Amino acid sequence: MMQHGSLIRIGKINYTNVWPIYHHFPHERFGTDLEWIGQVPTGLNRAMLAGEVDMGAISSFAYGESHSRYELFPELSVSAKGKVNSLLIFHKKPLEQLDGCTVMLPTTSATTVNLLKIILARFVGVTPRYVYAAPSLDTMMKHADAALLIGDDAIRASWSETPYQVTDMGELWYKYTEHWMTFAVWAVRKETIAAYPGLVAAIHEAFLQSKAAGERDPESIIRRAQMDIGGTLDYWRYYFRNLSHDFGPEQRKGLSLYFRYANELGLLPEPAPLHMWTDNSVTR
Ligand SMILES: C=C(O[C@@H]1C=C(C(=O)O)C=C[C@H]1O)C(=O)O
Repeated sequence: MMQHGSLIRIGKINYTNVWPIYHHFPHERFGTDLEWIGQVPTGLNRAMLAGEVDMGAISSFAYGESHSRYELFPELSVSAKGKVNSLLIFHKKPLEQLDGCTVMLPTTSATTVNLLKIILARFVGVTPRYVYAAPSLDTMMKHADAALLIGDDAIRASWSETPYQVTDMGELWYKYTEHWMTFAVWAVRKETIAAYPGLVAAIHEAFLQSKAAGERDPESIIRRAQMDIGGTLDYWRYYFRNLSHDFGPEQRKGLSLYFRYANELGLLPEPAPLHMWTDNSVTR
């Protein structure tokens, strides 16, 4: 529910991968104007589409499905060039042998499940049977030859002893395309931009400052991740170092290629263009 007095509801993905952008957000600057809604990516994708959330991080695939409703904040994303460490497929046999096999997909993900479909169809050349399930590795693997996990579920599973082969989805995309991949974008509903142009610009600025503060002082985020999720400080240093939260020309090129492949495979109705938000708050 909208809190009394809040003007804009901002989605926050419930995974550590977004902390470097949210951790140092200057909440005090906005008083009661903002409300924060934490959910897994598919929850936020749905809430943004329904107008229950006004802006924030969503799966880049969800942007691709509904791009005409949104604009994208420049310089904010969850991206990687190669290994991500939190987008992992666990498999009982080599990916090349998954033709006709059951592959479990987590109900939390939109970008990475479609990335897996693209990679297996286009580059590996196999057609498995896909089944969606809650993100629990043991349960998923009872009924399948492979299971995909994302976010903190993937991180926790990667720390446990399993008999499976583990492949990183960011690394696979890089291997076949040599491009960046952007998993989450910062989208704003067009109605929100029209209604509160100045506040939207102030929030964009605040996110950029928060991200810059996180780059200057990554250790407070690293300590917090260790306290909340576990693992070692070195693990989290390595994890955050491999992620990029930029959304410049290189990341956009990689995402556009993903949208093109998704369209060619029939997963998206068109290769979604990237509508970038620019600050017109003075003239709007
Ligand atoms: C890097 C990650 O990127 C994510 C993957 C998403 C998806 O597959 O839809 C959405 C948002 C991000 O949380 C991760 O989950 O670890």
